[in-house]
Amino acid sequence: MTGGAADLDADAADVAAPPVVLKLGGSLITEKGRPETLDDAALDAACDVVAGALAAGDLDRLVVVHGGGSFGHHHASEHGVSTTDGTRDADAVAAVHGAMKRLNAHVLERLRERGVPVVPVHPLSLAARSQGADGGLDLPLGSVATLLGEGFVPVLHGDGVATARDGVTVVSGDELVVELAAGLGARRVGVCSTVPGVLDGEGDVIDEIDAFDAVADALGASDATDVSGGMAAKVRELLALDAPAYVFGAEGLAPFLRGEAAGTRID
Ligand SMILES: Nc1ncnc2c1ncn2[C@@H]1O[C@H](COP(=O)(O)OP(=O)(O)OP(=O)(O)O)[C@@H](O)[C@H]1O
Ligand SMILES: C=C(C)CCOP(=O)(O)O
Repeated sequence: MTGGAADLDADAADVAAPPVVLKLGGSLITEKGRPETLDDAALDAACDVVAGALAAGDLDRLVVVHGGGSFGHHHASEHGVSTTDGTRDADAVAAVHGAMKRLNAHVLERLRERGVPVVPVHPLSLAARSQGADGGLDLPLGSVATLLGEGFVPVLHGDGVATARDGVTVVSGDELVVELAAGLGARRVGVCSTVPGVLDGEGDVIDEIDAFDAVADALGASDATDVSGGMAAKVRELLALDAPAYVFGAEGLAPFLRGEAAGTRID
């Protein structure tokens, strides 16, 4: 018996080999411009690659996170909720969380039918911003670490999150990726989106980013409805990590899961 939640986090993370953390971007798996519409072909293709990599033994522990795409962002935007603007309207929370659970159910179903032992982990039920919207994210990791240790693939998603003094704000999949990677001591982190990597001013993929200022001018928000900051927020979050992170498009997913470089390396 250990002494509390912090001990459980540490113990569970210690017994597990370092996992790979993969985000499937909402831009990739949904049609971001059309409310609650999947990109069936892209989601199937990504699930094929994930299932193939696990079956081939390319990686043994994997945590999947997916973004909001046309499910979460659409509802969050309609209700004026973002990573910094909260709501105390339970209907708004239900709309955002409900949409994300519907998207999560699609992702789970498609991975499970390919033999991937996925289990959902819903951040709204687990996480908090106890210091307010401009504070950090508290994400207890005992459940994810224990699921990993038992051979499951936990699947988290961008969601609403309880926020001191602000009601409920949005937690992005990118923030979750960072917390998971740091807390679980991830081996590598992959963010799979619709772009082949982080692009420079000429539209070419930047091979490596090690400082935000060097690329700030090229980094924009998302080109679709997005309440969590698009590419600029993604790069900022990933730079804070110890583990190497890669941003890539669908074509980079298989190489990334094989342990190779893909897209832009953020270190
Ligand atoms: N310099 C840049 N390089 C690459 N993409 C950029 C850049 N600046 C802005 N973007 C935009 O960032 C988008 C990717 O971020 P976005 O948050 O939309 O992706 P996602 O993580 O797949 O989606 P979601 O947030 O729904 O999970 C690209 O589609 C592009 O429009
Ligand atoms: C809008 C919601 C609820 C999720 C945002 O997650 P993201 O798409 O990873 O930024």
